[in-house]
Amino acid sequence: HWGYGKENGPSVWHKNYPVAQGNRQSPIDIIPQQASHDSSLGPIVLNYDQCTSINIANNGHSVVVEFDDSDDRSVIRGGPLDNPYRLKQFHFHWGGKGCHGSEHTVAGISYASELHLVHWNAVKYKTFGEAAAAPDGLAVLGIFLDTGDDHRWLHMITDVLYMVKFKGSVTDFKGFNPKCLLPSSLHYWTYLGSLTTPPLHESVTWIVLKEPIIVSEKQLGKFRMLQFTGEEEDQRLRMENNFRPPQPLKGRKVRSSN
Ligand SMILES: NS(=O)(=O)c1ccc(O)c(NC(=O)NCCc2ccccn2)c1
Ligand SMILES: [Zn+2]
Repeated sequence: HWGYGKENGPSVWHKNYPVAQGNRQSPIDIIPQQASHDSSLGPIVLNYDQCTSINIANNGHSVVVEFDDSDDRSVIRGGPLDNPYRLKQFHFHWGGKGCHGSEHTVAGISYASELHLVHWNAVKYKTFGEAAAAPDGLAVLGIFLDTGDDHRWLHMITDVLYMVKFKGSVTDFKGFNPKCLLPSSLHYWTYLGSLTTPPLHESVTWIVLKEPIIVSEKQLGKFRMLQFTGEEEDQRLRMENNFRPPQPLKGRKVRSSN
């Protein structure tokens, strides 16, 4: 099964998922000076006030908070998007002790971690799975995490990580609004890309915020106590460095909001 190790990591994913060598793979290295300012790009709008978080789970690749996406109660719209896209889940990618773990990089610089808020086009597609395989099916909002002081709200997540230490564990996680994880500015870069994990479907309109949020080393360290492996497995693999490195741009244009 795919993972982030030597034998099953990003460098061999193409064997089972040939699209890994496709023309719109993610993540990428974003070079700000080469991004084109597009005045037709409006602001992104996040309507999360009626969002309904359900649970938090360890899926063996990351820690994921799932939302009720049975209606349009929490959506992202505007910016490069032609429709509202429904919030389905968010999850993180991070590094090991002291080394960085973001997926997108900015002029070659990686951040400590990256948060992905995953949305799907329920106007055009009936299910997430169907949308995840369509070229305009998903919109993922990427937010960089940099280290510094404690993030005043991230503790709501890091305080429960011990309950989902092992792959396959899940616990209730109600009443969490991810709006508290946004930076002050919603200025962004946007480009057409893919899922950054298998099946690597080329179905994502990426919206990457320019401003990182600040979290503490201590808070990040709690992500690293998670395990890739299940409780019953005798191998204990610490969940860290669960990021795919930047992929070839293949002539794609990165646009910048103002
Ligand atoms: N890292 S990412 O690009 O934001 C991202 C977003 C949503 C996702 O579903 C995934 N990948 C993921 O969940 N892969 C395993 C399950 C899956 C997802 C989609 C279609 C079929 N199977 C990655
Ligand atoms: Zn992700």
